[in-house]
Amino acid sequence: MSLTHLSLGDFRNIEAISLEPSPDINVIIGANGSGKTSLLEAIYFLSHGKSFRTNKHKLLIRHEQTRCAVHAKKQHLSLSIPVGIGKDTSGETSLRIQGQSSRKVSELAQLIPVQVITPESYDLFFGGPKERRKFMDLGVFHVEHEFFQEWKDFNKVLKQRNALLKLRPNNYAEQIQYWDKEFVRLAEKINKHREEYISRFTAHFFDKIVNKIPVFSGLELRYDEGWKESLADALKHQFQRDTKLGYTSKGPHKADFSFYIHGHSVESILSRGQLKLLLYALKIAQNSLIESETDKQSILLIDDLPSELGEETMQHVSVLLSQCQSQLFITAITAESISAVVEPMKRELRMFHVKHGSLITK
Ligand SMILES: Nc1ncnc2c1ncn2[C@@H]1O[C@H](COP(=O)(O)OP(=O)(O)OP(=O)(O)O)[C@@H](O)[C@H]1O
Repeated sequence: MSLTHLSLGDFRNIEAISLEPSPDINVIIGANGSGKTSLLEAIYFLSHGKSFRTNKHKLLIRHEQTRCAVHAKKQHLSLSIPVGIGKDTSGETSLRIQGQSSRKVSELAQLIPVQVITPESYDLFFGGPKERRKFMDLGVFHVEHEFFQEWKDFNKVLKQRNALLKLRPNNYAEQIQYWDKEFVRLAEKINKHREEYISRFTAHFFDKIVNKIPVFSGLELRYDEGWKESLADALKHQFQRDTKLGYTSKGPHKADFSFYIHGHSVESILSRGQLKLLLYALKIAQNSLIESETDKQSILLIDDLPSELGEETMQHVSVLLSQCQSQLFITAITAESISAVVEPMKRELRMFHVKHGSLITK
């Protein structure tokens, strides 16, 4: 159910490496700039078709090369499925799943649920709704099969509506009225999937995770669908304003999912370390929910785990990580710095040392 083989070619500073990861815990050790994050980035790229740290695909390709590639074998039930993704300097992506070429990154994404936590994740996640929406949609994507198509169709309609609001051709108001029926139909479907998912996620999160961490007592999750009244009415009421803005201000593209403790937003109550712990808790809960609702084993990438985590937070992170069966890839500069997290977990551990983009034996 995990990645049993991984190879990278001309990816960032990595010319060519191959490794056989553990289905449990993989620790990647190396000095600053050695290529640890690049290795995690390659696994993320395999599942998402893009990086978690840049939108510029050329940066993923090793300097002076024309193409980067990542190949892996994914164990799925009793099958070992070879998968691969490559990108060239023109931005062309090539995908292979079980020897067949594919055009859809979503097929790879379906097969390999990958989440990442980096030192930047906290600010992104608690700094605005975009990352939270992405988080929620990743979960829905993996457990609700129709969601992805509906989400894609909705985004086409949204783009069309926004173009009309921006360009205001003759009769744009009537055209918008025409699109609004489809907008509302798809929005309601998306919202239904999200609501159902959030409700199951909340139950799972509190049951399996929150009660293990006393600092989270009184925690509450609130889902905001992205509009208040009926959506058709909201679109009508916002029409003048949306025309001025040149975009649609209500709808599922504005949905959010936020956290409160005794009625106060967590950002105003919890310390930075506690917010980090909350993010770990959420990602781990999401992975374990995907694992319990599907036959997939998820992957959690953790970049620079010890960065700014105190001793107590590390212990909590260790307890939380023991709650999921995810295949873990964790980077750190030294093995000692993460022993407090990985040792108590009692799962198989493989350690990989990276130096100047190559694996070295210690
Ligand atoms: N496209 C590229 N081609 C070649 N080298 C690159 C490319 N992009 C980045 N690099 C180099 O790759 C190296 C590896 O970066 P990476 O972020 O993976 O290091 P790291 O081990 O995670 O370091 P840190 O501990 O500082 O986060 C860096 O020295 C960087 O300058």
